[in-house]
Amino acid sequence: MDQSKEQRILNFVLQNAVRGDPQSVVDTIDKYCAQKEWAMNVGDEKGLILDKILEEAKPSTSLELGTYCGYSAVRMARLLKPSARLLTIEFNPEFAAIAKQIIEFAGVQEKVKILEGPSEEIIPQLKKKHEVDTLDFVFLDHWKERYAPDTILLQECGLLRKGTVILADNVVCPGAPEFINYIRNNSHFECTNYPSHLEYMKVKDAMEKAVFLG
Ligand SMILES: O=c1[nH]cnc2c(O)c(F)c(-c3ccc(F)cc3)c(-c3ccc(F)cc3)c12
Ligand SMILES: [Mg+2]
Repeated sequence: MDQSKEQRILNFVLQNAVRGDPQSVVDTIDKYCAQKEWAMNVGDEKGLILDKILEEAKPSTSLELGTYCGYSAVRMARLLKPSARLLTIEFNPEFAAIAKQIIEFAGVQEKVKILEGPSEEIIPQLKKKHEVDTLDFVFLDHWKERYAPDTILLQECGLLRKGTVILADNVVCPGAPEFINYIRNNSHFECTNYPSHLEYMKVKDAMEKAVFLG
């Protein structure tokens, strides 16, 4: 059976990155996706925005929606303090299996836990099943139609606290209009837009930061 693009990305990492070196894994995926096959990793340009906002937040407990191959999970984990944890939710089992191997190859598996399944089912389990109190940082990078409902669900589940930072990818391309309308018209969020470009392309994109005010 033909290999999937995600399996080709994994193989390229296994053959070209340095085991235990998260930066080399990030750089190797960017090299493959810039030169060989486009893939929906947040990429290096938007990745630098993610890095800066994550470093400012210094989160102990982070949640990512949309693991894909694990690029942003590795990118974030490389900046987290040793005791910090990242939970990442992936709906697609094939993607989750690839991400697990990339996260382990990068050596950040102690900080990262992949939760397989639909975000709307897993988010309500975070407190009791995954011992989460509240979230310090949330990275939205899954289905754009889920950004707004999952942000509301996080609030309903008592997972946001005063100062929780939510960062959303792709708010221009492909766009998340319902999410943008929701958070920009909601007095409980303080929003900032970060213009950028679609990963590995010259197409305009942006990220949106929404700080929960409690
Ligand atoms: O779905 C996504 N999740 C997370 N990040 C994404 C991302 O960073 C992207 F750049 C795209 C994208 C944007 C433009 C394009 F032309 C193709 C794909 C998608 C996406 C959008 C619609 C789909 F039908 C499939 C994939 C995603
Ligand atoms: Mg994205």
